[in-house]
Amino acid sequence: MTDKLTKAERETDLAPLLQNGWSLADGRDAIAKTFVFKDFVEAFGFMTRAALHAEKLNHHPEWSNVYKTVEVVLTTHDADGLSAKDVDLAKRMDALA
Ligand SMILES: C[C@H](O)[C@H](O)[C@H]1CNC2=NC(N)=NC(=O)C2=N1
Repeated sequence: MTDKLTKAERETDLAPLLQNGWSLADGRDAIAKTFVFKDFVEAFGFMTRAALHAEKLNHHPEWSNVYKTVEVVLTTHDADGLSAKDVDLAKRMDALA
C-alpha cells in the first residue's frame, strides 16, 4: 500500500510544484496542470517521454490531449490521494516540458 503524503510532506514537497503551475484539483486529493506546447507534435512528444517515466515508476497520470494542450491530473489510486509518487512524476513532467 502506498502512503499518502504527510502534512509536513505536503508543505515541503507540494509547495514548489504549486509555485510552478500545478494546482490542487477541485474536490480531489490530486494535483493538476495544463501544459501548452508549440504544436501537436511537441505535445505528443512530451506525452511519449512522460509515458516512459510513468512506466518506469509504475505510476500513471490521468491526462488528456487536445492539439497542443495536455491536461494532467496526478493522484495515487492505491493511496486514494497524493503520495510521493505524484510529486516525483510531477517533477519529471516539469523537467520534460
Ligand atoms: C497494479 C499496478 O501496479 C497499480 O495499479 C499501479 C499502476 N499505476 C498507478 N498510477 C497511479 N496514478 N496510481 C496508482 O495507484 C497506480 N497503481
